[in-house]
Amino acid sequence: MTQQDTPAQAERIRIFDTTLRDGEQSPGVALNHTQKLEIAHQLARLGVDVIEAGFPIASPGDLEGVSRIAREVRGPIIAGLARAGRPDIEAAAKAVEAAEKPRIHTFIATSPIHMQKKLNLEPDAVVERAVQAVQYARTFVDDVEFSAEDATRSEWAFLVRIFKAAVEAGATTINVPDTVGYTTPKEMRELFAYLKGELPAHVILSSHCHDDLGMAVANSIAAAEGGARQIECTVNGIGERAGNASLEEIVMAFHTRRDVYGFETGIRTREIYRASRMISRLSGMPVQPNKAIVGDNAFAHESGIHQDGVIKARETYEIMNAEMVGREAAVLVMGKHSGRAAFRKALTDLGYADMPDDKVQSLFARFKDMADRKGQIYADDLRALVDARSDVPQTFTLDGFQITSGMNMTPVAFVRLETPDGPVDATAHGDGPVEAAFQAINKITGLTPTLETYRIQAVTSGGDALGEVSISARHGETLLHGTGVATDVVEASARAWVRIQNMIVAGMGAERRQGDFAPGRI
Ligand SMILES: CC(=O)SCCNC(=O)CCNC(=O)[C@H](O)C(C)(C)COP(=O)(O)OP(=O)(O)OC[C@H]1O[C@@H](n2cnc3c(N)ncnc32)[C@H](O)[C@@H]1OP(=O)(O)O
Ligand SMILES: CC(C)C(=O)C(=O)O
Ligand SMILES: [Mg+2]
Repeated sequence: MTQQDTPAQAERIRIFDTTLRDGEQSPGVALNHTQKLEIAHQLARLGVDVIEAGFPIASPGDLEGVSRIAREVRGPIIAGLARAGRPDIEAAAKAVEAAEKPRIHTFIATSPIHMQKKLNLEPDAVVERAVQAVQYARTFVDDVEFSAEDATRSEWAFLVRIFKAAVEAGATTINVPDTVGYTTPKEMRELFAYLKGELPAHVILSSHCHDDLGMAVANSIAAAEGGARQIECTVNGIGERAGNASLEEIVMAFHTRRDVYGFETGIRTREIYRASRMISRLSGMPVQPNKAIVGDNAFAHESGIHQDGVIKARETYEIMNAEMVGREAAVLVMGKHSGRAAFRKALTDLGYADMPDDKVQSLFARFKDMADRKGQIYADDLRALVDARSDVPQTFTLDGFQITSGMNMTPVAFVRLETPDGPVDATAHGDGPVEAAFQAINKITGLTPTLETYRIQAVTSGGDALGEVSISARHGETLLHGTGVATDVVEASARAWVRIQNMIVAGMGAERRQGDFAPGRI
């Protein structure tokens, strides 16, 4: 299908977010009420249709967490999970009772292995339990969802039997979980098409996929192609074991390839990144850098050929705008794979727009050497590269220093600089030995630049390793960068600081500009 064939009327897919229930089942994750509420408000801003807020029978805390969300969050349906049994359903009903739009989601397993080994129930008894659970849930709310746990390892004919019974008992949404992440897209598409043909048209079919084989998103999309109109998923794909289908990937696949799928969701895509960051922070689960849509590298380019393309026209290597998912524009990351176009752009963004071509060429060769050694090159590294080329007049040179520091005492630095007027000494104290040395140097030069960034890294290995200190400092509107190398970190720092002072005296440095490079990366 081409862009011209894009269906004018897209079909609506409901997004059922289970970050607070299945997502919280991620090993090691436990969210308190306040955190759950904060996430639920963000999910409402994101525009999800349903928030599964928890499993109220699990603990009094979970019941209270779901209740608070039901009381305070408006917009989405608020669902509580319940096994097929009265106490669970009563707890769920109590938890969601204050919701504007309450839902009880009840489930029971239908695969032979789960029925025999886990529930120790005959299929007939499972159907009976499902029917009783749905009927009982309907005495509390009008909106009842029924799930057949481990549906994708269940017999299809049995699924039809139990789903029909659940619908007759009052279920309005029928969920088909791939509980153990076992199914495939083809199987899922066919299963949903089959169920759609067997169940009454008013029933909303739903998918719930896990990522054990890395196919949760593909399986969810295939379910929609087969007839699902609700997709259960989590932000960042967090969840039991390998996680659930990732909300942001499904939503952006439908959004970006509407020409192929013809589906739309109610998600406000610009809220995606904020939701992702919040959930990562509160759950303590970091997002892998190469994660689609929300990973650090999802909109970053390091290869020269790609960077050159992106500088000329972003669409050469980007199928979505970073802004569309609430992120800052794509970033160029400088490293050994970068080319001249990106290097020139990075220099321009750092304030060296007027550098002549021959200088850029010679710097580029040194940049490649540096990248081979260090991997990623940061803004400070590039500034150091530029500054190292400039012959900074040595107005001041470090002649010697002595530091007194220890536990429970204020560090004091004695520093001697060689100046145009001969050697000058000063003593100063500071919060740490490095700061004390900086203060002493400032006293001698009479200059007071403001420290912006300070990085230290070992440039050789072993007990006598050299430490390289990189410092960025601001003097008025000018940004300056200095490096110093020594086996002693205080000495390396003092050398870098003296270099910055010499640059100020010589009127060097660059004005900071706004560019395409990510802070901290470049
Ligand atoms: C696929 C899913 O994500 S399902 C949701 C999974 N989430 C959770 O389990 C998180 C919250 N769970 C909990 O806090 C606890 O497991 C509770 C409170 C639900 C139950 O705790 P306990 O009463 O101690 O039971 P326990 O967890 O040891 O065992 C589960 C029991 O529920 C039964 N059961 C499991 N699923 C269902 C169901 N859908 N309907 C009815 N009974 C069920 C099991 O057969 C087992 O019963 P048994 O004790 O008679 O053998
Ligand atoms: C409770 C159900 C929907 C579930 O999480 C699963 O089967 O994975
Ligand atoms: Mg699940």
